[in-house]
Amino acid sequence: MENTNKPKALIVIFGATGDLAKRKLFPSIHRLYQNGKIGEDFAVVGIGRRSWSNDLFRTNVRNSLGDDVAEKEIEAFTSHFYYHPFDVSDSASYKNLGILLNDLESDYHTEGNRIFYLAMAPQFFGTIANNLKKHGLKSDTGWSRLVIEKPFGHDFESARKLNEQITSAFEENQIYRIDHYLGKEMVQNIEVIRFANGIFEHLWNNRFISNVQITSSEALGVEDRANYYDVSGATRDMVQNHMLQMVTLLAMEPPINLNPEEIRSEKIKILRAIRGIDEENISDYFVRGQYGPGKMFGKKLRGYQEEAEELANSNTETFVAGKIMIDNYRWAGVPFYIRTGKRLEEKCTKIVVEFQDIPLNLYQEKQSTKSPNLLVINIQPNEGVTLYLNAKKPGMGSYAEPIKLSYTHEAVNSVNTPEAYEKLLHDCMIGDTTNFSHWDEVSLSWRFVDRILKKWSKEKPDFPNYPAGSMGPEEADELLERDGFHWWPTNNEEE
Ligand SMILES: NC(=O)C1=CN([C@@H]2O[C@H](COP(=O)(O)OP(=O)(O)OC[C@H]3O[C@@H](n4cnc5c(N)ncnc54)[C@H](OP(=O)(O)O)[C@@H]3O)[C@@H](O)[C@H]2O)C=CC1
Ligand SMILES: O=C1O[C@H](COP(=O)(O)O)[C@@H](O)[C@H](O)[C@H]1O
Repeated sequence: MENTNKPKALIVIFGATGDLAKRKLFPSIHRLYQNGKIGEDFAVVGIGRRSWSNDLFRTNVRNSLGDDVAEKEIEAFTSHFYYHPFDVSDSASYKNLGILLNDLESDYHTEGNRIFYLAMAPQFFGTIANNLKKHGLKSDTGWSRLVIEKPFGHDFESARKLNEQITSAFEENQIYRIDHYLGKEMVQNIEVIRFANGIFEHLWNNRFISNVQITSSEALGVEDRANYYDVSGATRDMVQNHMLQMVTLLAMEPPINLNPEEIRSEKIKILRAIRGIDEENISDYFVRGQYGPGKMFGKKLRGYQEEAEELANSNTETFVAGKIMIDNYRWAGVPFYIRTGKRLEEKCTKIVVEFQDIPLNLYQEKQSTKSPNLLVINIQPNEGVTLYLNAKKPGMGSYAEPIKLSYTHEAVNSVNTPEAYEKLLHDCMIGDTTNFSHWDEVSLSWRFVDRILKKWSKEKPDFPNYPAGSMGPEEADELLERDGFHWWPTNNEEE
């Protein structure tokens, strides 16, 4: 990692007229600027086919920032933005881009540092990477980094080919594969909660933990991403990347230090230890669903198949729940349950670590329901940690009741949690690869989900099987009930 003091760089965004640039990238760069994480020594070059001028590009950047930014500051900020239209599959056009970058480099004193951010459909990744190398756009004087958006491939084989193309132009340590969950404050906090607290780390194993539950539910439906989502589905969209990344952070051994290589190496060991599921046993471990019509907050909602013309008769899963077993010394026998889906009851990402009950619970009979100790890590929308304990019910008699010890970031005035993309962009600028996915992680994750997807592709599902606004199909509940567990509620109000 290099000097972290106000990094200097040219940021070239391929796909700068698109949704991701507008919703995430421009606001993140702005927050870095506003918070003094970057100074004046940067410029952004936007690329798309639309014939926009610099002025129109700057107006779009400005519109992406919301209303509460001072006019003078906006002007100073947007003056760092330049638009350069061309079709990225036209190899000859890269020469002019190179000339522009050289000019801006000397105007903005960026010391030859270049970030190429590929915010475009994956079929362009290989072409762009190769052209950047072929036309000498990788820097001779500073560093060059390639940031790649998800999805990284459609299955293991396509991901392998894509990786081959990219690595023929960039070294692995120059490639930053984004998984924006790794930029979330509370996902990064998993390591700290585990490794900075004796009371958890000593109990963090199969002798004391009965199961772990990771839920990432979304209230939104497919929105205007039908074309992408219908070929992806929830397994590729969320499980292969975000959900498995959270599993590895929860399950990995303590690294010998906090260097990216050491952390990554521990995460990879977990991915290697995840039990591969035989085709005939898939339904014992994974279930899928697709939402039908339903209701949320009293409002009627359409089913997935009615949300867009091209979705009629779709067999794509909008919900997945699964049981992941990690066959190593620490976790043998402990299920890690995951579930994620669209059009669920509410937007919520939460991890629940359920501890085993004590050998003889003197208060069990006096409590109406079983109340194991739970450690809840609230990733979003609330950010914080809640520990559920049992304590004496105030008053006469000797009854236990569950109580909770809660910490929320929102309650602490000074906390201004940076957006995931803001953190990841800054990490990329300072050369910190910790929160990006290495090819070994991507490939092992694909190998795991490929088996499930292969089996599902051979069977016609009985879709839709859950109403919009519910928490998914019954099969997801049965998955846990078979093991004597149940999903802990995700109710945001509760925490
Ligand atoms: N949007 C999101 O919330 C998220 C997106 N992603 C990923 O980010 C990437 C971009 O997504 P998103 O912004 O939504 O996509 P959009 O469809 O909104 O944008 C696509 C961009 O690519 C440009 N483009 C397309 N073809 C060409 C071409 N031949 N030459 C030059 N530019 C081209 C378009 O510019 P023009 O039309 O001007 O040519 C546009 O700027 C995808 O990989 C997506 O999976 C990942 C997570 C979330
Ligand atoms: O990567 C993706 O993530 C979002 C959910 O992200 P979050 O930060 O809002 O939890 C999901 O909506 C999208 O389908 C997927 O591509």
